[in-house]
Amino acid sequence: MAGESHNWVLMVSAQTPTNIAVIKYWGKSDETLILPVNDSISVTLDPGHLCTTTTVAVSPSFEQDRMWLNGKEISLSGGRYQNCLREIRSRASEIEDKKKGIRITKKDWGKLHLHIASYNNFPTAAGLASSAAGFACLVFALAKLMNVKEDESQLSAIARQGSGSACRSLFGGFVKWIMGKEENGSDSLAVQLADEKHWDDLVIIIAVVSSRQKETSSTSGMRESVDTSLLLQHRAKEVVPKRISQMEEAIKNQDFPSFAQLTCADSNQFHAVCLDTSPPIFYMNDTSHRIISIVEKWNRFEETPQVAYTFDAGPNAVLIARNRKTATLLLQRLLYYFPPNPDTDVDSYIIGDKSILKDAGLEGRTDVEALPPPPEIKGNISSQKYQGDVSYFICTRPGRGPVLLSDESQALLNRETGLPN
Ligand SMILES: Nc1ncnc2c1ncn2[C@@H]1O[C@H](COP(=O)(O)OP(=O)(O)OP(=O)(O)O)[C@@H](O)[C@H]1O
Ligand SMILES: C[C@@](O)(CCOP(=O)(O)OP(=O)(O)O)CC(=O)O
Repeated sequence: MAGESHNWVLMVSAQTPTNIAVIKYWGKSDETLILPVNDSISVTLDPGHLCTTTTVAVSPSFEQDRMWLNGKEISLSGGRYQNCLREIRSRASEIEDKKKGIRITKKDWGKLHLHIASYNNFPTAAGLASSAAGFACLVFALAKLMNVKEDESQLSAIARQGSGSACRSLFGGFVKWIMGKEENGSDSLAVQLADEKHWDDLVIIIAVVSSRQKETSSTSGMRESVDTSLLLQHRAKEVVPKRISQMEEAIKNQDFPSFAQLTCADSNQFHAVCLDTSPPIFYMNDTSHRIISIVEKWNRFEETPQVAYTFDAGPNAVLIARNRKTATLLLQRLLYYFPPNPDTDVDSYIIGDKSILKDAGLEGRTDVEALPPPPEIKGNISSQKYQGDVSYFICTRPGRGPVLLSDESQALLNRETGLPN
C-alpha cells in the first residue's frame, strides 16, 4: 500500500434505482445463496423519484468496516452484508491514483476497512423495495471503488446475495432474473431485456396505502410458502416458465394488453400463494382490493386494458398505465375514490412527476372535489369514497440503471475524515 501518509481517503458515490416485479420472485431453493425457485421479470423505476445514493470509502486510517443508513449507524455483522462484502473484496483489483500518490494492490484490499453511507430518498422498509435499491447500490459502488472488472450481470449475482430482488436493480428498463442451474449460484443473475427508452410511453403510479399492521417480511413469508404451499410448487414449475416467455414477447412488442394481463394475473397468483401458505399471509388490505376492483371495472368498460396493477409483500399498489393520457384518467379516478384528508394539500398528496397532475386538471382541492364519478360506474349508486385510505401517490416511469455520481458535493461521507457529512 503506497501513499505519502495514512491520512488519505478514497471514495466513490453511486445512485441506484428500485424495481417492481411484473413476474414475481417468491420462494428460494437456497436461503444462504438466495437462489429462487423461478425466473422473474421487473421494471426499473425512475431513480429521479425513487432511488438509493451510497458513498463508499477506503482509508488506512479506518479501524473497522462501518455503515450508516439514512444517517444512523447500523451493524454490518448480518450474513447478507458479510456475503456481499466478501464476494466484492475477492474480486478487487489493483488501483493507482497518481495524483494522490495512492496505490492499493489486490492483496491490500483484504486488509483495508470500508466506510459506507447510504440514503434512500423514500421510506425504508415500507414496502417500496428499499432493500433492492440498497444492496444493488452497495455492490455497484464497491465494485467501482475496488476496480472490480466484472460486468453488471456478474455484479447482480453478488447483489442477489444481499436481497434477491436487488439483482434486478443493476439494470434500467426491463430486467429478467434468470434462476440459473449451478449449485453455487454463479449463473443466477440478472440480464437486461430492453432499456428504459424501448417502451417509454408507460407511466407508473404507486399508491402508498396507509397500513398499521406489521407485515411478514418477504424473507420469512416466502420461506413459509416454500414449506407449506402446494400452489407455489405448481406455480414455479408450470405457470411461471410460460409466463416468462409470454412477458418477454409482450415487452419486445410493446403489447400492452398482454403485458397488463400477465402482470395482473401474476400479482394475483403470488397473493393466492400467500393465502395458500399455512398459516396464511395477508399482504393486501381492503384498500388494495378496492384499487384492484377500480382498475378491473375500468379495463372491462374500455374492453381493453388501460392499466395494470401489481402488489408486492404489502398493501401498496403499483399501477402501470399504457400512456400519459391513460395516466391522467387513472389519477382522476384514484383521486375521486381516495381524496386527500382535509389537512393534506394536493401538492403533497401526489409526489414525483407532478406534471401529470396538471394534465389531469387537478391543481387544487376544489378540482379534486369537482371530479365526476367515472363513466364505468354511472347508474351505480355505490360510488363510495375512501378519504384518507391512501397516504400519498408517487408518479413515476420506467428508468435507468445505476450511475456513478462524479459531483463530489453529492457524497455522503466527508472527503477528509471519511465520516458522514
Ligand atoms: N440503502 C440501503 N443500503 C443498504 N441496505 C439497505 C438500504 N436500504 C435498506 N436496506 C436494507 O434493507 C432492509 C429493509 O428491507 P425490507 O425488505 O424490510 O424492506 P423494503 O425493501 O423497503 O420493503 P419490501 O421488501 O417489503 O418491498 C433494511 O433493514 C436494510 O437492512
Ligand atoms: C414480493 C417480492 O417483492 C419479493 C421480494 O423479496 P426480497 O427480494 O425482498 O426477498 P429476499 O431475497 O429474502 O431479500 C417479489 C419480487 O420483487 O420479485
